[in-house]
Amino acid sequence: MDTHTEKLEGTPQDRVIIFDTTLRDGEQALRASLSRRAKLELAHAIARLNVDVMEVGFPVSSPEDFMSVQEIANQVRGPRICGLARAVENDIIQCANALKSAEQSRIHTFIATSPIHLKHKLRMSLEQAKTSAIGSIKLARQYCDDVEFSCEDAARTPIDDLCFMVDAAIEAGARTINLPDTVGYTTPQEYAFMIEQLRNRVPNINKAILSVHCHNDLGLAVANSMAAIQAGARQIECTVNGIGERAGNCSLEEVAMIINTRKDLYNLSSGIKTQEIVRTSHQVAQICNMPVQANKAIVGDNAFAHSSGIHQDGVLKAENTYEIIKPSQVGIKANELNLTSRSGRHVIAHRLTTLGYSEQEYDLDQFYQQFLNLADKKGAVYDYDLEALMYNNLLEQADDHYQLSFLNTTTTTNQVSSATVALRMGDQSTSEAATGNGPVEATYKAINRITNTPLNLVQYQLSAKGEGESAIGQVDIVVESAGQRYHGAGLATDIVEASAKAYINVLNLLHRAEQIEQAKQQNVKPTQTSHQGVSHEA
Ligand SMILES: CC(=O)SCCNC(=O)CCNC(=O)[C@H](O)C(C)(C)COP(=O)(O)OP(=O)(O)OC[C@H]1O[C@@H](n2cnc3c(N)ncnc32)[C@H](O)[C@@H]1OP(=O)(O)O
Ligand SMILES: CC(C)C(=O)C(=O)O
Ligand SMILES: [Mg+2]
Repeated sequence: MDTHTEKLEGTPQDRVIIFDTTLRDGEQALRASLSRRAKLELAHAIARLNVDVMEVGFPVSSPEDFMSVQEIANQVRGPRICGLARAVENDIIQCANALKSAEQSRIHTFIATSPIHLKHKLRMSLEQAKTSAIGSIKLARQYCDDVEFSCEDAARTPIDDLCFMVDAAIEAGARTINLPDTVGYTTPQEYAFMIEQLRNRVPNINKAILSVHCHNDLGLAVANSMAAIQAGARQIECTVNGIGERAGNCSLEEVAMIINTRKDLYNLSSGIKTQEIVRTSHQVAQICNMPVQANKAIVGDNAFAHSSGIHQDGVLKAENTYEIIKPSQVGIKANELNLTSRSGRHVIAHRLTTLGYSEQEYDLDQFYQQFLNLADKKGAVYDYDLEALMYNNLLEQADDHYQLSFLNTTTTTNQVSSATVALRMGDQSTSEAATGNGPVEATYKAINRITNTPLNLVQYQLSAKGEGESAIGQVDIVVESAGQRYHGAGLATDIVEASAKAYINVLNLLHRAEQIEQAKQQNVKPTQTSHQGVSHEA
């Protein structure tokens, strides 16, 4: 007996064996099978998770899969390396050959036992299936000490037939008996009952470890696996991200974190290095071209994100109000607090603090209203948006003389653009319309008509603050007036509005400069007229 089998046989009752089948059941469900190199890369990643057993292929299925299993057996250390084989002589010999150089290996052989599979697929009786199973297990044992046998479609097999097969398989030398819910048909209660029945009715049942292998057709793969474990099974077959035939297999990360998080309930442990979970999940998703849904438990992008104000406030006060797992436990640095119009003041203040703004520097209620306006427009608000809002507040002061109250532009291909602008100037509001070569020129002309202060535009620069379509537009302009150059900036989700704001920013600078000048003339006789000291001078 080799050491690993001893380890499994001596497994304390509270230890669950994690059997990963990402590279066999998971891989067989991909649109495109994996190359040898890809399989090897993933095998190393899955080994880092510290799974107990790793089923890495079906060696008889193709020369490439044979070589993949061979290479993994040769190079990957840690977990026991397993290959799958039908209850067919050549399958088992090929499997044994591929596994030859593994430090620890397992041959997994199977045959279906349910009436549907026996009648329609195998076209044999249960007795014939038993004979095949016994022959295959015995043959496999000639090559390998550790043999697993699966009653395919066990969950749809009458319990008497299952007891009959399991007893024979253990007698033939199978060390692990797997009872797959091949089509994801069973329910937790029913599956637990099946395990209990086998434990109570099969005389030699204690000579084998009972294993479960659940598919997710009804979304119950994880629940069924855990119910079976509570009923006495001690191996869970699962895949990273739950990939696998049809709706997939039981998800490794979910069972690992259930075992880890609910020790109080199950009193079990696994050897999984949970900190490797997210990294491995990303590798599997990428290499298998199988993206993970955002709300997938444990590894989805949203699994550690909090989006609503009440939750964000709670998490900021004490993480365990809304978090049952610490992000660091699965290899994520920190949780995420998404900013949307469902966020509240607490999270905004917290984010601004992390961005370096002290609470004395802004009025939270006022800033929150600006945030909500932006969030309603953009959907998602990012740190750079908050910084832009802060900058905008620097550009737009409540006592600004000129304030944009309305802007409408129309643009049609090969035609002049038009703009209608309304400005509030102190207590008055005036609107004007103009046309131009583009919406910005039309807007600037309309503003000029209102203010009667045409400015000489020297530079115009548009840049995006943020990423993608939802970035905020920032317009920076330099204008010349009375021999001086002024820099104005404007930010808005609409770039024409940002252009208007930049222009109005300069008008307000000029207005302020004039006011300072007038005040100086009334109080102190200035020695010379200058716009020096206006902070936005370019
Ligand atoms: C539930 C599961 O996930 S089982 C694993 C499924 N994975 C795979 O099938 C991937 C690898 N498979 C393959 O590469 C191929 O199907 C092979 C190499 C196994 C077989 O290919 P082929 O010989 O061309 O047969 P094909 O796949 O068309 O049909 C399967 C045959 O295996 C038989 N068979 C199915 N399961 C078993 C079994 N456990 N033991 C013995 N025979 C079996 C079927 O009855 C059928 O036999 P038939 O040709 O006498 O009707
Ligand atoms: C080969 C067996 C274990 C299987 O994948 C299944 O029954 O789902
Ligand atoms: Mg399966």
